[in-house]
Amino acid sequence: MASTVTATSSAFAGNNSPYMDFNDCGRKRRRRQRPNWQEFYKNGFPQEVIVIEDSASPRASPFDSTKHAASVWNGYNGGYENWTDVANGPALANGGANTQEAAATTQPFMQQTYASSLAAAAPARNSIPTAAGYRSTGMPYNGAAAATPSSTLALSTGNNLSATNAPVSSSYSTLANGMPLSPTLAVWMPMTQSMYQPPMPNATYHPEALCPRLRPRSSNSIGAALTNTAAVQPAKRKRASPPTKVERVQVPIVPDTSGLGPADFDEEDGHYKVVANTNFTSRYTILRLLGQGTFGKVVQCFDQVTKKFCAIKIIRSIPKYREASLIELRVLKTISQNDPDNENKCIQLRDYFEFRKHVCIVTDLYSWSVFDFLKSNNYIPFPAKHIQSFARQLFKSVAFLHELNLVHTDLKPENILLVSNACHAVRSPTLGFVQKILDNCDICLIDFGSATFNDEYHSSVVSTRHYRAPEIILGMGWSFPCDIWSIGCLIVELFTGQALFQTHENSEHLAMMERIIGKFDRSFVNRAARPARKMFDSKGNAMYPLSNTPRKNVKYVESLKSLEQIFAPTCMENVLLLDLLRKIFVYDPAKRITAREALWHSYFSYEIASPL
Ligand SMILES: Nc1ncnc2c1ncn2[C@@H]1O[C@H](COP(=O)(O)OP(=O)(O)OP(=O)(O)O)[C@@H](O)[C@H]1O
Repeated sequence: MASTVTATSSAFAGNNSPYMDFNDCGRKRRRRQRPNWQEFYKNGFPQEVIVIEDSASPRASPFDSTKHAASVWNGYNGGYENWTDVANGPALANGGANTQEAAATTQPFMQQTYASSLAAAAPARNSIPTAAGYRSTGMPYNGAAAATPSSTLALSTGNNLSATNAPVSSSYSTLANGMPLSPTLAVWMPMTQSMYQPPMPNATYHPEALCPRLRPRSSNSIGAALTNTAAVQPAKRKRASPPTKVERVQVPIVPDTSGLGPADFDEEDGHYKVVANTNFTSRYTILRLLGQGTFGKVVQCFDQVTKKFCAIKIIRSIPKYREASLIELRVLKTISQNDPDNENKCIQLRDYFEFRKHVCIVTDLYSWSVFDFLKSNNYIPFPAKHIQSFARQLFKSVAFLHELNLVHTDLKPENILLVSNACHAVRSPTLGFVQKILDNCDICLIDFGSATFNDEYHSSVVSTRHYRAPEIILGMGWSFPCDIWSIGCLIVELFTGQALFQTHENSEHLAMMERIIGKFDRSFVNRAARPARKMFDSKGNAMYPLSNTPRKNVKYVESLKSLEQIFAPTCMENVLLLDLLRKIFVYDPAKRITAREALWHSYFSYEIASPL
């Protein structure tokens, strides 16, 4: 296959966003030297995002990428209607085989007994990382314990056994109170000897007492909700029209009558020189710079026609960014055509034109990004209720995108904008310090500059490093599931305040995954591209450290906590979120949960009480 040099905005921005430079707010997550951006604009992309070989055709992808799009599309229609005009065609007719498949994946967890959740809510004896410790403080635990004679309590769907830390034993079939434990449950929970209590027949459990912040939506008990699959099934929706894809966008040129030349309004690197309070065409007035990315600058403007504020992304006047922006426009047009009322919270296209050789994309104006807010809050994690809200909205947006056959590829906190950054300060009752709490958790997904139609050309490397899925690192081809992995990384970041995989190097990244998620499956490693296989030893372990790995990096990797340690089962919301994350952080993309399946997960069927 022909060699090309391609770059993705996402991968570039992942190393260090120029926007952050612009705001003079370097990110904590970056442990390495900051790139020299002047150098970058002159010489091109950092090595990390240079793609040396084209990816295999997406159709040759080793997994059934249609599962994510097609099953969710069917779910979009309620999952009950005949629908043939989708990627999977006949498979979805007559009720939707994929929906059944999705339900089958979700079912085991839904069917778990409340007892197992109760047992899983026993406290972990592992040390808890600072941020997680912060979160778990104040979560009362009333001593429910599992009747397991061993040091491990096994709750697993078998979905991700390769990533777990201990073997399953069929002997763990009862829990406290003699309640049965399904052998096909969802999570692995560390369980120490001292947590063991003999079964107490006929005892009564009050689940709400376990975690007062978790209140069931209805008067049903949590246990009933857990076993009641209907509680989490999506409501039947009216039939939607099939998704339409915009094939071509013609960008109208707005003439420039000012008599100025490019030297007057362009910077050397092709970025537009932003000057506040100047006219930008006869319709818009530039008010201020909102952000700067690889593709261009985003400015806040006033629209003289609608008399509203808006955001305009002014693409750099360099051919490759111009080309890329045409794809972004196609994606944005496809989104607005299929969701004119913006129910799915993806940025809405309002206008587009070319002015002074810059493609300009006009969208609604939003507030800070989730990352900006996190940073302004000294990286204090978001409250559990807000994490749940962000996660739910994100999965909804991404399910919608996948139904449109689109992969976002660059999901990260910087690309999730808040509708409002209004907040109030609260003193944490347990830790004593003051933190900002958002008043409104509504968000909107932005930056479709790297979004890719699943049936079109795929760059080999996509996603910002920290949010990059293993199949991308291993050169196995990628599709919808890579977005799900990114959401997993994002959720953990909201929970701890720190990026999960703080690295800029492939083998280190894989070693981190092994520590946090679990060992790679040998058969999975065997499917990796040949050069990537060299990053593993004969036993299938990531080869790390390398001879030139700095000692401090090795120490950092060794200090990483497992998912189970991060999400200590001190309350029900942690138990449920951990279970969801275990289904997200599945190495094999074909077995990873889909966005629509995630929305059916029990984690989203509870109302978590107000923060703090
Ligand atoms: N509609 C909007 N309202 C408010 N701010 C916005 C809006 N769109 C973008 N921004 C700000 O501008 C920044 C850059 O936007 P965007 O991510 O679309 O540009 P990009 O060049 O594609 O960036 P990247 O290099 O990350 O791909 C965002 O991080 C955000 O802070």
